[in-house]
Amino acid sequence: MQADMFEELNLSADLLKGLYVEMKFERPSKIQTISLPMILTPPYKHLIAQAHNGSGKTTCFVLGMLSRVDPKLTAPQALCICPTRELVIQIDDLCDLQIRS
Ligand SMILES: Nc1ncnc2c1ncn2[C@@H]1O[C@H](COP(=O)(O)OP(=O)(O)OP(=O)(O)O)[C@@H](O)[C@H]1O
Repeated sequence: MQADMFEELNLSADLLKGLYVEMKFERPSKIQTISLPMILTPPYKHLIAQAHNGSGKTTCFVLGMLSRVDPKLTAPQALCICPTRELVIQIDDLCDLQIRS
């Protein structure tokens, strides 16, 4: 299964708004087209994905995390483990942008 439009992914209205309004994305990149349906559709499985630098991988796992958390709960609900502080900051910035809406 592939998703050529973000609307095909059953994302919440807030996450879609984040993609279109805050991120200004128009459609999924190639790695997103292939991996997002696997990440977002039950039964959830472990996934290892590989693609070029800057191809949109971070958005894949950030959307996976954000789509599974309840924004009304204030307790930690997802854990993202990164090898460097710079990567943590980059991913945190993307999460901030994505949830701004
Ligand atoms: N669907 C999309 N449409 C337009 N721009 C996008 C899309 N997905 C990601 N981008 C943009 O492309 C750039 C690279 O995205 P991202 O950081 O997710 O890639 P990456 O594969 O994780 O990169 P790296 O390998 O360097 O960590 C960012 O500026 C991001 O906002």
